Amino acid sequence: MHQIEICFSPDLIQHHELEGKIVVVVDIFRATSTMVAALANGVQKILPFADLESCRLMQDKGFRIAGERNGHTAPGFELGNSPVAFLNNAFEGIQLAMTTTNGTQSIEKSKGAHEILIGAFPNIQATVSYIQGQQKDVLIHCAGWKGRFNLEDSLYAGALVKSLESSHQAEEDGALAMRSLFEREGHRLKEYLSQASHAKRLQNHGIEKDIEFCLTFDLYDLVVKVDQDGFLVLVD
Ligand SMILES: O=C(O)[C@H](CS(=O)(=O)O)OP(=O)(O)O
Repeated sequence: MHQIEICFSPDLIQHHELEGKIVVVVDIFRATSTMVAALANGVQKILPFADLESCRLMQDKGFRIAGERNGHTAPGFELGNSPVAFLNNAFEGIQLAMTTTNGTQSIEKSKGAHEILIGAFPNIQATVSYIQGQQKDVLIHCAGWKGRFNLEDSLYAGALVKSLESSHQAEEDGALAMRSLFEREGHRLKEYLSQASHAKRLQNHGIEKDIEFCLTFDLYDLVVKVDQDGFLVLVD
């Protein structure tokens, strides 16, 4: 049986082995939910950046640019970090360069893995099915919030551990704890996560529709991965 473990923050990633594993990067509020929404709605590919400046420069290369810091669209950027902005194929066919407070940093820190997937509740079952076809150990890399643990990424990790229990064994305490938490609270995810600090921060920004989207299961039957050139694309 393969192994599954959780890294609760990009600041802890050095304690985990990446080589040979599928790493699932998750930033429920909101980066990875936005990436899945964008690609599901016709965005061709997304190039993630850890810093604002490198991302901004991509505008001259024909990319549309999305930049977010502390929940707000960064100055000079066309788009922020809202999944609902991409619905109804609003940006179909574009190439997007994107940088966010936590999510794109976690993608950067996942380099060295066998494969990097982008996890979100709206495509969780498709991601589970894809992983079960791969015969690899799995590391779930939670983006957290500015280096800290957060509930929403960790609960997604618990959901993945639970869904993969027939193929992947969880031995570490973190994975066992999050599986138990998901078993207890997964049926009332929206209610439970309304107390999460990040949800409260986003509510103050008036983006309840984003939260609703980010906590909806299985809207899309597709998988998002990082390709060999560093682009986020749909798995064929
Ligand atoms: O845009 C978001 O929801 C967050 C902003 S913050 O971390 O709450 O300041 O960024 P993300 O990279 O999606 O966690």
